[in-house]
Amino acid sequence: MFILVNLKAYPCDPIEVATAARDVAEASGARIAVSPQAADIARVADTGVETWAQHVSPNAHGSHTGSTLAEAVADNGAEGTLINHSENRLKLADIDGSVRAAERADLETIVCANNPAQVGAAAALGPDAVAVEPPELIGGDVSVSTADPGIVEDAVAAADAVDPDVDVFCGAGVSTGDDVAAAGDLGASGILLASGVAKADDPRAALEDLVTGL
Ligand SMILES: O=C[C@H](O)COP(=O)(O)O
Repeated sequence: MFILVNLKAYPCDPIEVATAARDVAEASGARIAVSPQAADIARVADTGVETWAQHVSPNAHGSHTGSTLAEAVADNGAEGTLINHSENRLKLADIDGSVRAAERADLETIVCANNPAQVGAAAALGPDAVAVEPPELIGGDVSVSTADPGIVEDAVAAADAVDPDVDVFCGAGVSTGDDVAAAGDLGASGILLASGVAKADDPRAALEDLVTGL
């Protein structure tokens, strides 16, 4: 299981979380990555933690003011990127373009989706993984693996029907090792989470609890 911690735009210290994630990953052998604000990618990557972007634009170099260039995040230490997060939805053509841009920059990709139907469509674009996140559960206290286990199982089946090589992650409300274990039992290959770590009083303790479910 891969645990990807999305810091969104929360007012946490990205270096505190990154350092804790690096240490917990090293101690446990778990794969843990941190996805900070684009402006923080270089200094988060400098901690040694696996670092992901929260988004990349579909365009390449050129006259694209305000874009988040895949090549730029890769040059600053990102190893992968989220695409089409529920809080940053894209048009279908732009999801495809962002996946292609990430591939050009050798970034791993996770395309987010609301439901199993979208998971199937996202898998058809050939990312490394898709992540199913029911929007109504994002930021809540109840894990998707408890509140809606069927959506995870259906997402795994939907992706497998399109492309068995595409991994399926789940996210929304995940905050404990038990949540992680339940997601794994439902067939998920990874977890996408945010508030359980970024808003925790003790992010290191939260991460240490999460890896008990691996
Ligand atoms: O990117 C992370 C997901 O939106 C889940 O967020 P959450 O863990 O705060 O529910």
